[in-house]
Amino acid sequence: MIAKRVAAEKAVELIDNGMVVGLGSGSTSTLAIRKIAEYVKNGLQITAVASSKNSEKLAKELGIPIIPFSEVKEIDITIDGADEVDHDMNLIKGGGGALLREKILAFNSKKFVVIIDESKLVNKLGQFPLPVEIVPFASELTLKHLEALNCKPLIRRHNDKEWISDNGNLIVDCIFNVINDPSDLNQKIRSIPGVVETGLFIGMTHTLIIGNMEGTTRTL
Ligand SMILES: O=C(CO)[C@H](O)[C@H](O)COP(=O)(O)O
Repeated sequence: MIAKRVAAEKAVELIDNGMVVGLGSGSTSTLAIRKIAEYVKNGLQITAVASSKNSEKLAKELGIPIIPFSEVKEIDITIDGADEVDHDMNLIKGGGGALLREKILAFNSKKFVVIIDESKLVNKLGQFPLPVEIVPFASELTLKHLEALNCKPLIRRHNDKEWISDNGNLIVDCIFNVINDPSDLNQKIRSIPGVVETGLFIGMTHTLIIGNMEGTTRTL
């Protein structure tokens, strides 16, 4: 936890007065949200937009001013975690199922800052099952096309039911083991009708902050 915390706190130092801030999702982002709330209590003036209902609820409870997506023109900085990061700072995200909103935030941000502990660094993406958001309609056919890309696709379940995203969709966790060409795979998956978005974030990371167990950080 200390590795995630120091990475989160280092990222929050990049926030200035007047900024529109994108809030990520997951345990590392939660630590960032808690730190942002401390700054807000001490006078930092920002508005924020959240990438999940959970993050929005937490931010509101902690007193961070939240605006809806409809009021967002541009985001100055988004701070978010990741499940895997390769040497080119490409990511697998969506372990928490918030990949679509997270990608919209990242795409619309002047600066996309990724915060991780060093266990998330990998030589090649794919050990972590790739989350893919799909519409529930004709999910069997969409799964068949995902399987044809050499993965084992599993619809995410919770409490014996299909898990539903904040957008009313299903999440499929695709076990690839190794992804040799993340950009090509991203395009192939996105071309399947029924797929809404993938958890592959290619060339989107501006800054990567890596925390370690000694309580120090490295910024790339
Ligand atoms: O993409 C995400 C949620 O959709 C998270 O950022 C990712 O799963 C990392 O989570 P954590 O910080 O808990 O390790």
